[in-house]
Amino acid sequence: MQVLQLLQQAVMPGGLRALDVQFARFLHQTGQCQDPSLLLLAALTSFELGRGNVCLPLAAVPDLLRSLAPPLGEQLRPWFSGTPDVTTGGEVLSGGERLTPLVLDLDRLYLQRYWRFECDVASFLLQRSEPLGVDPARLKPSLQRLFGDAGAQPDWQKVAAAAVVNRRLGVISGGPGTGKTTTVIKLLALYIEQQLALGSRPRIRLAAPTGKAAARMAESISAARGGLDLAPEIARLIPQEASTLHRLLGVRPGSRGFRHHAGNPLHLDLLVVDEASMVDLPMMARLLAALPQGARLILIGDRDQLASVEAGSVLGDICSWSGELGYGQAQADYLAQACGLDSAVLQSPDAKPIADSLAQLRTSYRFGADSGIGRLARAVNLGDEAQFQALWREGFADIAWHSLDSAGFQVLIGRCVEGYRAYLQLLAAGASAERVLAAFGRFQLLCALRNGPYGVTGLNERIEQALANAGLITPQGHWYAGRPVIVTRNDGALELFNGDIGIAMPNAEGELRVWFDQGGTARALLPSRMPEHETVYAMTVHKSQGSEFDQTLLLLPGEDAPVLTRELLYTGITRARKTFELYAPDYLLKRVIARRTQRASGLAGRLWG
Ligand SMILES: Nc1ncnc2c1ncn2[C@@H]1O[C@H](COP(=O)(O)OP(=O)(O)OP(=O)(O)O)[C@@H](O)[C@H]1O
Repeated sequence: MQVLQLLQQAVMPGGLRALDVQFARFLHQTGQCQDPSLLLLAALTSFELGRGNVCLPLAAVPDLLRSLAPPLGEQLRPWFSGTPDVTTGGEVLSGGERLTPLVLDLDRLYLQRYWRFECDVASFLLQRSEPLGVDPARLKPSLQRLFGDAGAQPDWQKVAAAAVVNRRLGVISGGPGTGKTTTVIKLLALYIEQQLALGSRPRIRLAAPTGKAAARMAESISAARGGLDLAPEIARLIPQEASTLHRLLGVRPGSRGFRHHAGNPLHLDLLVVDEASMVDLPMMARLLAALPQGARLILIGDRDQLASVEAGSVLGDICSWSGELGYGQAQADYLAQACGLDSAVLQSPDAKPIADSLAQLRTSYRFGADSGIGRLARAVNLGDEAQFQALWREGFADIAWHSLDSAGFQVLIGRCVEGYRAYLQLLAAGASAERVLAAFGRFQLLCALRNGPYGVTGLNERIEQALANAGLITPQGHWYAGRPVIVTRNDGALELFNGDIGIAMPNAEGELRVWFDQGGTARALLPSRMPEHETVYAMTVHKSQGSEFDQTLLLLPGEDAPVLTRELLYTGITRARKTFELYAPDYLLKRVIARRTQRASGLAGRLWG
């Protein structure tokens, strides 16, 4: 069939994937579909999924074809005949009422599984956003004790806690240092207090998408708990540990399924998930399915960060209000009473029911007005390119921008040698693996791209060479003392997950092992047992989500690329705790700040429509 031949020719880097065409070919060969226009749409839906889009909006097809493997995309154009007819879709296409590989929902085409994930996630979230009937007058003194009294100005942390404690679903979004952890710990205290008063001892679990994010969550929760004067019976019920979502759900080695699912739910009453922007649609669907009836879920994250690596932008879709978040009349009245505020400042006339489960933290306590990092992040978020450019000239000590000429590139390599010197010197001096790992975690070069001289692979080679020239490492063969690696594929059996970072170091017998931090203790693994991994002197911004580094360097490539978006720049900047250095060509920044990530999905419409 000619359409299949053309699709096959469009398989190339930047074009279709072999998998996309294979899907269309399968539908054809198994006799399920002889309609060339449907085969074309099947391949394109699969292609879009590979790019993180949950569905294929039919209106986007002409543009997609135009951009696809020129001139082949244009040659495929005559086979696109608009919205397919579900009544003649046979075994391949339906409106979801039958089990077919493709589902058409309004003007969006889905692979069946993803349509189901999206519907399940939407209905779960809408069901759990019903109010639980907490009495605001009884809540008020507890809120006052935990949050104090800010006066007439809304304390958004207090509002968030009051909003979420009255629902089975709570979503708290805020930028870096806006007090998400601080709020959650107080919220947990409120919740435990309520449950103890009812004679129940709630089971609470904390989780995050990656090992690194889980470790950071546990650390910040215990730091925040230490700063609060909580009754011992309340403090005892707040967990000290956080697990990865994979570990929580129970990975079954060799299987994509989990031990916990709708038929075998998790044993918990409340789950807090941090870094929720990293959770993709399939994972969110599996997580929600595994929650027991009646359990509460609190999602925490930053809606402005990059979307998940895999398909979907679940947190972004849930938090897709525009401007400032406002509540419906009843929720605004409840919050006003509980927090001692005027309900008019909380209310929005056209608020949707889902808004009542959401909270937005607006003040950064980490980055004050004197912080270049905080101001940069804000300018990027607002898409304010003029402000972004002006900030570099205002003399902030914590930010620096280097143009990406050859001198700038040399400065970058030199900075990396200096930055990584600390952990390598500790290693050479025989410091413990824990200390070496902690020192490595303070400095990180981030790249936007994977390949090419300005991508992770090129930079890893350059930095390795420069560190060797400086006598800090002796890279003999694949493994050498000091080689930092990042795990790139989950390995449930080894309990190592995508994003976990290890460093090769000798053990007491002088044999090289790869050491990972697990809850403050280093654990060693034979290099030969390592799951898929790569060197990590340079890391992609995507992989850096859920981590923060005292000193963060971000390199954007010399040439523009579609992945260079506002969200990528914002995520890179907000990984920095103390200093941020940008290495990027001047001309690129305007485009990057203007370019928003757009992920096709119907979730926002289902929640907010
Ligand atoms: N209401 C507040 N008043 C003063 N300081 C606060 C307040 N809330 C949080 N902080 C402080 O701000 C810092 C950041 O708070 P927290 O860790 O809770 O924020 P976060 O949003 O969880 O940060 P991250 O971006 O690391 O996830 C902490 O030092 C915390 O003690």
